[in-house]
Amino acid sequence: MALRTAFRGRAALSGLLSCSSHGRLSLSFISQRKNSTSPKIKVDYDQTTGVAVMRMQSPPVNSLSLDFLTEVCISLEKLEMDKGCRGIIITSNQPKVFSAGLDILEMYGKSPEHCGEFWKAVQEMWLKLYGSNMVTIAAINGSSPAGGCLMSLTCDYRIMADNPRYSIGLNETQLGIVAPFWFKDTMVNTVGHRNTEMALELGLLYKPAEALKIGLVDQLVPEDQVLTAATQTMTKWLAIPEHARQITKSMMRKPTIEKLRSNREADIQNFVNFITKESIQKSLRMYMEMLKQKKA
Ligand SMILES: CCC/C=C/C(=O)SCCNC(=O)CCNC(=O)[C@H](O)C(C)(C)COP(=O)([O-])OP(=O)([O-])OC[C@H]1O[C@@H](n2cnc3c(N)ncnc32)[C@H](O)[C@@H]1OP(=O)([O-])[O-]
Repeated sequence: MALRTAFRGRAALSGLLSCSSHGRLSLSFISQRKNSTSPKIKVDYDQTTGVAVMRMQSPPVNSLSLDFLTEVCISLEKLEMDKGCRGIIITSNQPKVFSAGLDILEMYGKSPEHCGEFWKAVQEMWLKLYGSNMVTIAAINGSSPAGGCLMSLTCDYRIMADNPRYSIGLNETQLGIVAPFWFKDTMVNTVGHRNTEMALELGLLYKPAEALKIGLVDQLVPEDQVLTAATQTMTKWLAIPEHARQITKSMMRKPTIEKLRSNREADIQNFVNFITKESIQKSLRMYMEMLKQKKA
């Protein structure tokens, strides 16, 4: 049902934007976003090892659209229901990009209702991933800004391709928007308060070596070895007594998860009020134009 709604929303995209009061966004930008119905997530599950590799394959940059998020959640639910599945490796099938973060077109020129539905799906993905009992490893084989970084931060371990052309971080302030408290909390839990304060205020994107230095990623490997290294790490994590590891993970993450769970509606309302402001819409438009110019 949610998936159908997402596809309907996508089909209506160009109409919505052309009617928008914010709408100086060029039609060429919109026309290049195809309404693809091909799967955005490919899951390869090996029953003998109990490990699933979840490959993001939503061209061009694996941006987290409503339909993408819905597919992620459905895939996770299916894997969670399979008692034999013990670990998930998340990686990208797109060249050079792990994920470009939240799909900006889901937040630009959209109705408050749509923004609310979108934000609920972002929350849902985070709750499922951060709260998963399984061992989760991010095999980061490309750039991973904002929501892409968040997705990797939900994992137990992050391995990144040692390629200085790639970067990772929560760069929301660079777009004129603010990372919500649970993005911030996830980052604090990983790199500590001071690193998070600097990273978030300045919207820093880190090269792999810098990311390793502050603990934003756990390991760097040559680009062609990211998945192999993730598989090797998974074997080590799965050798730990499962029950003890799961309880420990839950103990570490529960307070952060509960904070969002008990404030979900207020958080959605905050997001909708914020993102639909004229000034924020203007920032998003300018950022998208900047992305376009960078490409030209
Ligand atoms: C409170 C809210 C919290 C928010 C959290 C977020 O995650 S906010 C998100 C913050 N995210 C960011 O700040 C990341 C912004 N993106 C980037 O920095 C780069 O795209 C890249 C480094 C990921 C890949 O570089 P690259 O040279 O390989 O690729 P390229 O740059 O040539 O892009 C190819 C096409 O994809 C398009 N597009 C790209 N991203 C998005 C997006 N998020 N959405 C939609 N579309 C996006 C881009 O316009 C272009 O479209 P065209 O012209 O083909 O129609």
